Amino acid sequence: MELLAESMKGRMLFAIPKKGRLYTKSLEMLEGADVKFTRSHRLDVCLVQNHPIALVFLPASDIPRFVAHGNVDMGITGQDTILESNTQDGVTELLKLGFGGCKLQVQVPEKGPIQSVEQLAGKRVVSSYTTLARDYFRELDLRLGLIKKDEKTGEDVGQGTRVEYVGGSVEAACALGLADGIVDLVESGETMRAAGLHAISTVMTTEAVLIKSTNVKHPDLVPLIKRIASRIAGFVASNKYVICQYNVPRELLPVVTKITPGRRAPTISSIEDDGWVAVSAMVEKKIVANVMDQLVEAGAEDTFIIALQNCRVETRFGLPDSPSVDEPGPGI
Ligand SMILES: Nc1ncnc2c1ncn2[C@@H]1O[C@H](COP(=O)(O)OP(=O)(O)OP(=O)(O)O)[C@@H](O)[C@H]1O
Ligand SMILES: O=P(O)(O)OC[C@H]1O[C@H](OP(=O)(O)OP(=O)(O)O)[C@H](O)[C@@H]1O
Repeated sequence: MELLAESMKGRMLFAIPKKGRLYTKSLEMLEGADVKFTRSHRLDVCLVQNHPIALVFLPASDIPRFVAHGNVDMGITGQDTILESNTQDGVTELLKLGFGGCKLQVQVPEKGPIQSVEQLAGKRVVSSYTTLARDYFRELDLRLGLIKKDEKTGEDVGQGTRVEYVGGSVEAACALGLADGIVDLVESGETMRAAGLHAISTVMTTEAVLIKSTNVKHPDLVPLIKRIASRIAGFVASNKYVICQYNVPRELLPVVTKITPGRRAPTISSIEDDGWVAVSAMVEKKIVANVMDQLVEAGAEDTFIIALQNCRVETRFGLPDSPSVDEPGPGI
């Protein structure tokens, strides 16, 4: 144990979900960022071979607390776990990672008497996300006048919604008579439908994010944190974007560059054909088929798509002048 603590000294600590839905994608991300390591069986800490980093494998829901207190410097987790653990102040969100997307939703039996959150207010709700569920229903209870804030004590008075914790299989709670409604995560909706439930409201949408501690204990680690974040941002962007390249008559440039504005601006190159130019621009993968249709209609020719192996884009480091990868910024 002492030997392990000694070998971790001076290294940047990076928390990775140890299992579950975020685990495999997190490992892919590390590979994309060329973070090399070998994880020994049952050991939750491992040293990175090509950077002064130690990976710490933790439950996704515990990661925000470790990061917020500065026990680890960086981490990957779901946005829901940050709000649920009330650690927003100690955690800086650097980057959305494009996986682990789902919704935290209020659900009730499809064929039951309760069909709106207003009808559910004041009754029994169970969830694994009691902080978020209590905040949601407190606001609703206040709005509906079920509870009031006592001016003198600052305490809530009245009978509000009772939100209780269950650790798993939340969807079974209504059928078992434990609750009138639940607050649970929904991804495909299969679990919800199989339990005869349907969603009547969304508390939040969430996805996996790269986070850093607002209280990084060793300022000399900041450049390494930035470098790793930049590499991961590059990997995320290279999965999200492709390069769209085409030839077009020069006079059509004002039209086609509106279709492919790029991240910063498209690259325009001259070609050995009078009056024609070649254009290349980064385009989001999910809209690229539409973009190609529009380009052809507008008069572009020889359109093709190039996959990105890797790239470097800006990340948000809590600095006012650094856009996130979701905002328009430098790039082609
Ligand atoms: N369908 C889903 N169900 C639950 N979590 C999901 C889903 N899709 C994405 N997520 C994300 O994954 C996180 C949960 O990760 P994980 O499965 O490791 O949770 P855990 O509660 O730590 O593990 P476990 O429930 O197995 O003990 C959620 O907080 C959420 O951000
Ligand atoms: O919309 P879906 O794609 O069906 O996914 C949502 C379900 O997945 C999670 O449960 P998990 O499988 O982690 O099991 P748990 O009940 O033990 O938390 C979540 O709590 C939902 O029940």
